[in-house]
Amino acid sequence: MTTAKPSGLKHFYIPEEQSVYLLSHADAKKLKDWVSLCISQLEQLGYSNITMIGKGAFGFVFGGIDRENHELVFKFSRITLPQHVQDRLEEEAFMLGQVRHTLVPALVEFQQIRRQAILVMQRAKGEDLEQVSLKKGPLPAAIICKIAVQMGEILLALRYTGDEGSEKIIVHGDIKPSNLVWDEDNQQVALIDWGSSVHAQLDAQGQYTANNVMDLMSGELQQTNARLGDVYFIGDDQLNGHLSSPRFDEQGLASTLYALASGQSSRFGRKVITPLSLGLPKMLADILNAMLSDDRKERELGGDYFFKHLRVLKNIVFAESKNTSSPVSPLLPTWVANEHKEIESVVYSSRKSFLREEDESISEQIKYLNDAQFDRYYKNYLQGMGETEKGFIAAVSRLGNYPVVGGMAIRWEVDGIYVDSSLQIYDQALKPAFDHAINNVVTLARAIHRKGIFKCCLFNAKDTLHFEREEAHTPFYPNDDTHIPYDVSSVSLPVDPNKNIERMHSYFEDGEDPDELLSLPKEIIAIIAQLNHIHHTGCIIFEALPTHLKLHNYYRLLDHAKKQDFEMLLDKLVALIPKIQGEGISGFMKLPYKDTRYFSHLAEQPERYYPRDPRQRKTNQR
Ligand SMILES: Nc1ncnc2c1ncn2[C@@H]1O[C@H](COP(=O)(O)OP(=O)(O)OP(=O)(O)O)[C@@H](O)[C@H]1O
Repeated sequence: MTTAKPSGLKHFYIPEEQSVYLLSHADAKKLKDWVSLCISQLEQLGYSNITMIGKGAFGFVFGGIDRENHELVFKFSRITLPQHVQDRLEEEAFMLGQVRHTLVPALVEFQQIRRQAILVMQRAKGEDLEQVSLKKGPLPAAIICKIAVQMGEILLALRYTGDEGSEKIIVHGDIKPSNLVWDEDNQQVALIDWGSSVHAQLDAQGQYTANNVMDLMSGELQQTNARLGDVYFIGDDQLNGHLSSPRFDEQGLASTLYALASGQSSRFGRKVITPLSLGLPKMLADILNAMLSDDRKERELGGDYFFKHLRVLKNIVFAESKNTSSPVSPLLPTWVANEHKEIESVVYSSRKSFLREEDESISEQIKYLNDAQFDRYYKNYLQGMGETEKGFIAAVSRLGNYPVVGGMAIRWEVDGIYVDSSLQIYDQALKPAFDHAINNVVTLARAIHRKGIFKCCLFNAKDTLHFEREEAHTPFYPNDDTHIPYDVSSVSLPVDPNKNIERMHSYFEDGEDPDELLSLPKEIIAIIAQLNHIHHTGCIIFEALPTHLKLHNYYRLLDHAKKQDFEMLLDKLVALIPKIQGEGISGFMKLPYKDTRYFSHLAEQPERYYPRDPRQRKTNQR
């Protein structure tokens, strides 16, 4: 895990999560060795069929079976983390041990083998809802309603203090789509990941919980015992370090349902793509709208109303229970590649600083987050941004979860936004969900009023070239057989420079990126200027770290007659690598022909509800 502090933040283009293909050779090997060690430890303990099923900021999660064929999950914390962070796995086991609910996979045991701790629990059937959402886009209203009701029942159970009031209220603290596992066959949700769970200090009415009277007397209730949850989903109370209460989970649930219904990976877009615009039944839409309100009273009333009306929500009639989301008309074109290729996309985006507001008071909140969260927040430059701007950045990050290469440039003007794009997806089945994800980017961009350009490129991390050096002040040397790869378009598209030049994008059209820090040697810039004259599309990003240089790239040659020149220039770029000095990032992107799409500004999506009588909808559709 890296730890970036604001002062140490040097790189502008930073991928959301480090793909193993972007790690240095040594780090990738360490990771692989560690994963094999975990697997062999589990086999020695008598488990079999072990596979890695997930990884979080703090560790890895494996699935396997025991001797009686029970499906289990094993959670390991990274041994490289400080002891107090590793200890949290034991605390997670302790909290999970206190939860008994059919929709919560139970604790099996907590084991400690030398320094390595392992949490063993039951395995929930299905796939986590972030993955489901990425595959399907916004989930149908019927599914959202089911998840809402089942989660409501779990949260009610967590608040129950027993007949004698002797049990403690439990706060999960990190409710988000990736912590909900969805069993499609049985239409059932399971709540996992109790790593942020605590005993509530306050009850839902804001009264000190009975078990905390002693703490109250000792003055310990001045400070929150809350753990961080995911900043993309937690509500204001948890983010601001209030005393822990079941209200935290209401907020997390509202954000989660909102994100799943809108096909987003955060709660930040709520002011633009409002809960009232998602085609949900009016009652659920109103509840979510209230629960996501900025006004605390309204939020709490919304939460109370939700729990009181679980039965009503359960009985809403939907035309089809397993229906898929409505088809979407894409706002930007995306091509489906003919060949199937396993690619691991990474989004790098630039010029984000103009999306930040002057007011930095929000940085106070950030101190409360731990390093991993902090890292992600800062890397995305979210601190100091308005809510919709954050939603926009989160929507762009979501694109990197699809097998896509290409790029997008959005220009904000007074009258609206102008978008150029070139996007190619390698899996036809994912196209509808990707179209939704792109539409969300455009919709959020339309609601932002700024002047500036934002660019992002998506490339295949498997094509990134890596160069290493012993010390920061010595040059990077490429091997003789290093070449920058490129594709060739299916048909040659030569350009008539007299006719088409104004329709071509240039690497240099938007001037220097004010946020980039690596200044490239003039010889490299000269080669990029020569490449600029050859008709092609793509991006090249130099990411220089103290002992590691990454050359991210994506190239597609359009003018086949220039193949030789193109290859020669790419080879020259590689040959000039030893001239690179300093650290930081510098990147260039060139889109193919200009086919700019214009969208007027639009502050908020119109209201749209699921019809009261679903048969009506069917008739309308005919
Ligand atoms: N009991 C379980 N049953 C099925 N899948 C599970 C279970 N526990 C974890 N997983 C899978 O492993 C992934 C990571 O698990 P978990 O969220 O507990 O780890 P984490 O390190 O706390 O992650 P994060 O930092 O994202 O919160 C989950 O998203 C889910 O896909």
